[in-house]
Amino acid sequence: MKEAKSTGDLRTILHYMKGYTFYYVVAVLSTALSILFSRLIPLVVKFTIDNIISNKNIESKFLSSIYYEFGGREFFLRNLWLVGLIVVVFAFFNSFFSFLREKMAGYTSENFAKKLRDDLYNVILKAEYGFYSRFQSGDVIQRCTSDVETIRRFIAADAISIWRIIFTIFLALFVMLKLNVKMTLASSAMIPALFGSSLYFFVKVKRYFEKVDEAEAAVTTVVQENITGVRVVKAFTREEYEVKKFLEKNTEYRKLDLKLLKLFANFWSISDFLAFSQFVFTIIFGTYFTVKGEITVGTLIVFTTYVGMLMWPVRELGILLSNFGKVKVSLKRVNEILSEKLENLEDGREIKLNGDIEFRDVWFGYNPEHPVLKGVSFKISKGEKVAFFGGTGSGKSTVISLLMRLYDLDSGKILIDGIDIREIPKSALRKNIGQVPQEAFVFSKTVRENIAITKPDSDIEEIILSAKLASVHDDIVKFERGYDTLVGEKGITLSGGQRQRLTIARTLVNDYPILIFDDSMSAVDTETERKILEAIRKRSENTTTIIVSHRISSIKDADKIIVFENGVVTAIGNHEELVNHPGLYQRVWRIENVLKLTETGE
Ligand SMILES: Nc1ncnc2c1ncn2[C@@H]1O[C@H](COP(=O)(O)OP(=O)(O)OP(=O)(O)O)[C@@H](O)[C@H]1O
Repeated sequence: MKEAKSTGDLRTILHYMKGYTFYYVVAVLSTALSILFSRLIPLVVKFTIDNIISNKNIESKFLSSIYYEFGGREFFLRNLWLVGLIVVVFAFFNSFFSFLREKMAGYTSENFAKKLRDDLYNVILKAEYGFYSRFQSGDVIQRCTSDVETIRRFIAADAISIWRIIFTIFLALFVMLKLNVKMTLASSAMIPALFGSSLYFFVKVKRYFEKVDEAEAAVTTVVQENITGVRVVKAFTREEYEVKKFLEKNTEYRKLDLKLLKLFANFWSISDFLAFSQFVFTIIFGTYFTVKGEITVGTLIVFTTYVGMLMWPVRELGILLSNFGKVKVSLKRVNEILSEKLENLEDGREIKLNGDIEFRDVWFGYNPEHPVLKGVSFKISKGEKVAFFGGTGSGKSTVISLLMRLYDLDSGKILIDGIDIREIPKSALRKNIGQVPQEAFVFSKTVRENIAITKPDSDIEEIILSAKLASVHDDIVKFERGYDTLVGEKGITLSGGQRQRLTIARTLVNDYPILIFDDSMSAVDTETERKILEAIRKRSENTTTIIVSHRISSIKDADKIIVFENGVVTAIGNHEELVNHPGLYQRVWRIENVLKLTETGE
């Protein structure tokens, strides 16, 4: 079995960033440079106040040589605009590198998301059949959209922010420690408390976020259910009940949202207080040290500016660390899909089958401990018209799924033309079986395209012929645009019977040696059903046809009827034989007859 790329949590990010790491490194370096330029500005202000205006000695030899090269204090006092220009240049570089950071991080993250979505879609289409019953479609869609978006945002914004914060803190601490150790301690005294409170808060609030998400989903579900099931709501006059149900869910949602807002209000006020206290601390100590002559006015300005610059990143770090939990959950959900086994369609050999089918003592269970088929055996010869009859859940559709190798059987053998189907490549096998499934699904395409799906190169004559065989042609020509009418979600709504007949036409347009109608005429009246089956019988004498149905009237003309009860074949014979043989078929036949007599009043 082929396996989709299954990577551990964070390794998934690295895996999908391959080919774009260079751009991401540029984004991280740009972050560092933009921080550097923005943090240089307060140092220029300090230099102007301390060294140009107050004429203090320049400690750095390098700076001193440049300063005197230009003409020293006299020159700069006359040309103070130069200082302004330097600030503008630094501000420009800060903005430029910020721009580069956003562009590169955005480029990397968008390409990452595209690659990831492509792979997810590949798994969704090619996974083994069991995948589709294990995962709900809404959940899969959410994993491919919101979860991918959560990870993308983490790469584009949060991960970059973590770098930004680390650079900011290190650079600020480095400069501050170089200027004055005591002042640095006084200016960062509150930082651990601020960081701790932010982390505590965001870890705590995460639980509420989850609750609010669930409450929001509950509101959406009620709306979605009512839009989809509006006919049922109106038919049973359940409007008031549904409105009440919505009110309850909506009130719960508001309650939790308000609680969340209150928690945020608490957090911002406490952290504002801590941040402000840190600021006051810095001013008080700074003024004291300035008066004592331990630091200069310029240094005081640097400290007050840097403290302001440090406060927000420290608070943000708490948010980012708690967000990281969300990203890990999304990664896990995405990885669950990526690690699904892909169905191996085996080689692409073209094989034309005849249509002799044999089941030999077949056992199968979706869960092996609870077998659904318990020793099923039967034979169908090429060209035979066979019916599967049985109550709901007796295993008829499962037999068809096994025949198409959607699942592998647990024991026994299935043979087509005497060949074990495990030896026939899946793609070749399925190209020989035309199945009309229970659910008549139409795509958002034209009638013509919908029919031609099984044979894209079919011409309009073939399409019309199969539509006639499926007794849907007369309906189609009544549509305003005939075969070019758009159907499905974006087009006109077809009735249940029209949809079923359209899917029958779709299967008939291709010349399959084996045809299966899995309860696919339930919305078609008995007369039309008989017409369709007769037309198919006439068209292809050599086609093996299997009809699954609950209605005896639909299958009584079959060459052979196979009766299923609780996963076991309990009788095989034609209609005459079975009505004369005590058992399920005879009982149902009698009930149908009684009902018919009651209806006609005889
Ligand atoms: N994908 C699945 N996973 C687990 N159990 C399943 C799955 N599909 C069917 N079953 C179970 O297997 C049993 C046989 O189902 P199957 O669909 O084959 O019956 P059926 O005779 O075709 O019924 P119906 O006429 O109602 O379509 C049932 O008990 C059903 O609940």
